[in-house]
Order: sequence, then C-alpha cells, then structure tokens
Amino acid sequence: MWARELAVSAPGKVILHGEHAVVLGKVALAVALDLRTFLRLRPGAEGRLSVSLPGVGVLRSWDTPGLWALRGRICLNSPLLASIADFDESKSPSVEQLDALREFAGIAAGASAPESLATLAFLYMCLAISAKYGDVPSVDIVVWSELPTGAGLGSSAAYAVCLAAALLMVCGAISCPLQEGESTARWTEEELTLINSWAFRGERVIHGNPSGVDNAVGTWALWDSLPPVASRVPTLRILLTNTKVPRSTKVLVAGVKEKILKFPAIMNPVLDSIDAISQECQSVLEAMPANPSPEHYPVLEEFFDINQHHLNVLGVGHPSLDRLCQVTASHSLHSKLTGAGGGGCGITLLPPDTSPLAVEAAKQDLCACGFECWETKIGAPGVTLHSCSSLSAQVLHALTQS
Ligand SMILES: Nc1ncnc2c1ncn2[C@@H]1O[C@H](COP(=O)(O)OP(=O)(O)O)[C@@H](O)[C@H]1O
Ligand SMILES: C[C@@](O)(CCOP(=O)(O)O)CC(=O)O
Ligand SMILES: [Mg+2]
Repeated sequence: MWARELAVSAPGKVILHGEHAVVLGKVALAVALDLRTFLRLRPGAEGRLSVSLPGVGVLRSWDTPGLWALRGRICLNSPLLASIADFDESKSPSVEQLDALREFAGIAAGASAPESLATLAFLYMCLAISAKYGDVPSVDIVVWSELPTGAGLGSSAAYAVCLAAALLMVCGAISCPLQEGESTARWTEEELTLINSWAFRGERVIHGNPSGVDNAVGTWALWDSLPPVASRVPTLRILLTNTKVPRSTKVLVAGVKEKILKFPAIMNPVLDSIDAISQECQSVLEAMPANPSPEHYPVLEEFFDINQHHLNVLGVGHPSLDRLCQVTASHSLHSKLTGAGGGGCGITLLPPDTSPLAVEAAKQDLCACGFECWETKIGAPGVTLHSCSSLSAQVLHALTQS
C-alpha cells in the first residue's frame, strides 16, 4: 500500500555535439536543460493502477490482479519470456515480451505512435520492476512535461527516468528520501545508478537502440563519461528553436545504422570526425573560463557548421533545419540540429558580443517560418523527488487537471 502524494521530475537535455555518433560508442557533449518532465504519484483505488499522460493523450487504468496474471503468463508460457521474472538490468526487452504487452494493451503490431510507445514503456517497466522487486501498489500516476515531445530534447528519457524512479520507489527497491516538511530530495548514488539502468530499459522500448546519454543526463544531469564541463557550459548562451516538424528518434537511429552498414568506408570516417569535434569542443570549453577571450567563439561556431554538415551526410537533416541554419546565418549566427534531427530542434550559438537587436531579429525571422524559439538555460538538477506543495502553480495545475 502506498500512502503519500509526491512528485518526481527529470530534466531534458541538449546535445552540443555527438548525437548519433554516441550510439556507436563515440563521445557526446550533453547537458541538462531547465525544462523538465513531472510525474505525480498518489494512492489509487484498491486493486487498480492508473496512468494519465496528457502530452500523448493516454488515460488508462488496469486491474492489478489482471496485470500480475499477465506477468505470470508471460513468465510461465514461454521459456523465451521467462527473463521478465528472472530479471537482469542489462538485458533488452525481448520482442516476445513487447508483443505480449502490445496484445494485452490493444496496441497494433508495429505501432509507433507516441501514445503506443508511451503505454508500452509504462507497462513494460511496471511488469519488469514488479517481477523483480514486488508488486507495484495501487497508485494513480500522471506524467506531464514542459518538454516538447519528439523534438530532440530527450523527452523520452525524462519520461523513462521519472517512471523508473517512481516505480522503484513504490516497490521499495529504492528509498523515499523526502522527509515530512521537506520540499525536495535526491536519491543516493547507488539508487541513482539503479534508476538510470531501469530508465535505459524504458528508453529501449521507445528508441530501440539508445546510447544511454539521455537517461544518464536525466538522472545525473551530466553525461558521466565526460569530465564536468557542465559547470563551464553556462557561459554559453544558446538559442533553442523547435521547427515543430515531428520525427521519431527510433526511425532516425535505425536509418543511420543502415547507412553505416551500406557504406562503412564512407560513413565511419564521418563518425570519427564527429568524435573529434566533440573532443576538440570539450577542450575549448575547458579553456574558456581560464581565458574567456572572444577568439574561442569563432572556433565553436565552425564546429557547429562542420557537425551540421556531417549530420546531413548521416541522413538526419531536414529542409526545416536547413532553413533554420540559413535564417540564423543571415544574422551571422551559427546553428546545428540537436538530438536525433529529421526536424525537431536546432541550437544557435549566441556569442557574448551578439547585439540584442540581432538576437531579436533572428528570433522574429525564425518565428515567421512557423518555428518556436527561446533562449535556454543550460544546467539543471537531475532526477528529483518533490513534495506536491512545493511545485509551481503551473506544474501543479497541469498535473491535477489530468
Ligand atoms: N510526457 C510524456 N508522456 C508520455 N510519453 C512521453 C512523454 N514524453 C515523451 N514520451 C514518449 O517519448 C516519445 C518521444 O521520444 P523520441 O522520439 O525519442 O523524442 P525525444 O526524446 O527527442 O523527445 C514519445 O513518442 C512518447 O512515446
Ligand atoms: C540520436 C541520439 O544520439 C540522441 C537522441 O535524442 P532525442 O531522442 O532526439 O532527444 C540517440 C541516442 O543517443 O540514443
Ligand atoms: Mg528520445
């Protein structure tokens, strides 16, 4: 039985360099964004588990005995499916497990609509976590996000991180670190590692073959294979533009894989070059606070231009992103796509000597293309537990209207 009403949040991310290449083991520079996904958790009707996902139009509720019976059937009927009970965090969700969950939830085979993937990830995480740590109690869950969905800012990972933290907590696999009277709390390093590994599995349901960067940033706020560049990154001003062209990370990542398999001798050097850009960019960022001379910015701008060309070569560009780059170039600003590409968001570097008028003019031209743009604050805390009373009125409203 779960008796408290609480909220969990996790940040989205911006990838400066290394998207796609990181799936193939190259370096990525990614930092948390001050736009978050929020999950509200409260006691539900006895014997029922409810989930509301207003961002993707999902409102579902299941009998928990029915869910646990499904979990039992999946485990008993097929040796292939036994691994859902005999759980190992490093294993992928199997095709058979996902097929069984799709059938149960009435999701057509191969459906990749946001609501189908979100429901599938929820059910998968619920059943797999409960198989390992004990039944999920009767709770109502609402997930709402400040992040645009499917736009390159890691909304899938923020969703998976929130679900992993909440489900692990209600099952007792991790503590509830928020004391009465406190507004926020974080989990221990060991607990964060567990949250991250489960969020990665949720990302696998949504992405197919994720690198793990997005869920690591959602959990810790920093991609931990890198030195702590985030403390220096806030010196960068970035304009974030959403082209609003929808796309699926899963499809784009699969397309890059296909291209690499088709033309390995041509594509592998491109990935190596992207890797070199990430590493050189990291060196420049590290040198900047000690010597914040304007001469660093032209280098960073060139890295944006070169990488944008590389990402086009990988096949993840889009006419809307070309347009974004052209519009900002007409104001002497440099941009690249961020995240999986194919539409979604681009980032534009704003050097300190950029005049406010130039930024305003660029924003107006971008908005005239039908894009949405805003200046971002880079750097935000990783997954956090909140008392509901400490949430802003806007977030609370969004979570209680659903
Ligand atoms: N707030 C949310 N509620 C439910 N599902 C979400 C939410 N945010 C993201 N998702 C899931 O993540 C998918 C988008 O992931 P993806 O294609 O990787 O784009 P991105 O991570 O760049 O936003 C959606 O189709 C949906 O299944
Ligand atoms: C393209 C990729 O590098 C980033 C995808 O980010 P997003 O889902 O578009 O926010 C894939 C990954 O790292 O798993
Ligand atoms: Mg994603």
